[in-house]
Amino acid sequence: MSGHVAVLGAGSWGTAFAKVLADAGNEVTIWSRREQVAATIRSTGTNPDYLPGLRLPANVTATADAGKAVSGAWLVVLAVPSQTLRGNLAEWTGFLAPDATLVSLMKGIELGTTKRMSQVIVETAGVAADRVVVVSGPNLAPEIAAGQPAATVVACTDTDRATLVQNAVTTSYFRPYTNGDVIGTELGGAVKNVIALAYGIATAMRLGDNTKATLITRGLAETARLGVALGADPLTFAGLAGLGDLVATCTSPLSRNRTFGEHLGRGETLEQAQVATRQTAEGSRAAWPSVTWPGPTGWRCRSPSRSSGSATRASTPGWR
Ligand SMILES: NC(=O)C1=CN([C@@H]2O[C@H](COP(=O)(O)OP(=O)(O)OC[C@H]3O[C@@H](n4cnc5c(N)ncnc54)[C@H](O)[C@@H]3O)[C@@H](O)[C@H]2O)C=CC1
Ligand SMILES: O=C(CO)COP(=O)(O)O
Repeated sequence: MSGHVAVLGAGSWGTAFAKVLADAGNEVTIWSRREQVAATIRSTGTNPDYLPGLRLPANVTATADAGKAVSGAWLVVLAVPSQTLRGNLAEWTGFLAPDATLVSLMKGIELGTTKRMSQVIVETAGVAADRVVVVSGPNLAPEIAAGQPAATVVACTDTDRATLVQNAVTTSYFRPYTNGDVIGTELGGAVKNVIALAYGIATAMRLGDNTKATLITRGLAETARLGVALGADPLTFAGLAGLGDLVATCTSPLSRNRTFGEHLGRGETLEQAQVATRQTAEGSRAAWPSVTWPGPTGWRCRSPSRSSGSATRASTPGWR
C-alpha cells in the first residue's frame, strides 16, 4: 500500500508503534494532543516525556492537527486511553478516508457500556466491523522502542485486511501473526491489566512464586471462560494475545498496571498510585469503575458498587 499512515496518540505505545511503522517503510504522522509534544517530535525526533532515549526515524513527523494527520491516510492507528476513545473518535471521523483501515492498539473496555474498543470504533466511526483491526500481544512499548524482538497478534474478521496490516508492521524485530478472533484478542489485552494489578499487589506484599503463578494460571482460566461466554475462541488465550501478554505484563517492572498494583501493595491510596504511575494504567479504571478519576473536580467515588458474585469455586469446569 502507498500513502501515509496516521497514529493518533503520542503516548508510549503510539510513539513506539510509529517507529515500527516507519521501520517497516511507511510515512508516518503522529497526532499529539499537545502541540509542544508534536513540535518536539518534529524538531528532535524524540518524545522524551514517554520514551526517553528513543530516536524516531526520519519518516516520522507529528502534528497537533488531527485533520492534517488523518487526511489521506490509508491506515489510521488509534492509541489513546480507552475511556477517551469515543470522544476523540467522534471529532476525527469526518477526516477519515472512506476506505481507511482503522487499527486499535488499546487494551481496555469502555466503562458504562462494557464495549470492546473495536465495537466503540464501529459505532462511533460508523464503519463496518471488517475495517477494524486489533493489534495486541506482549508489547511493552519501551522494549519495542529499543528494537528488542517481539511478536504480536493482528486480528480482523477480514483475513485480507489482517494480512495487509501484518505486512505494514513487519520489521526485523516485530513479528505480527494474524488471527480472525477479534473478541478474544481484545479481551486478552484488556483483562490481563486487572490481573497484573493483583500481581503487582502480591509482589509488593512479598508473596511467593506459588501465589504469583496461581494468579497467572487462574487469571488466564477466568479470562478464557469470560472470553468463551462472549464468543471468543479459547485457543486465542493460549497464544500471544492471552498468555503471552499476561506473562509480560505481570512479570515486567515496565508494566504500568503491575507498577500501579505495587504501589497499592505498599499501602498507598489509588490517588498516590495514579500519581506515581503517571501513564495510562487501563486496569485501574476497570477494577475501580465507581471511582471518578482525577479531573477538574478532583477525586471522589460514585455510589460504591459491590460485586454480588460468589468467589470462583474450585469445582468450576474448564482449565484448572
Ligand atoms: N505502553 C504500552 O506498553 C502499551 C500500551 N497499550 C495500550 O495502548 C493504549 C494507549 O496507551 P499508552 O500509549 O501506553 O498510554 P500513555 O499514557 O503512554 O499515553 C496516552 C496518550 O494519550 C493522550 N491522552 C490522554 N488523555 C487524552 C484525551 N482525553 N484525549 C486524547 N488523548 C489523550 C496522552 O496525552 C498520551 O499522549 C492503552 O489502551 C494501553 O493499554 C498496548 C500495548 C502496549
Ligand atoms: O500491554 C502492555 C504490554 O503488552 C503494556 O502494559 P502496561 O499498560 O501495564 O504497561
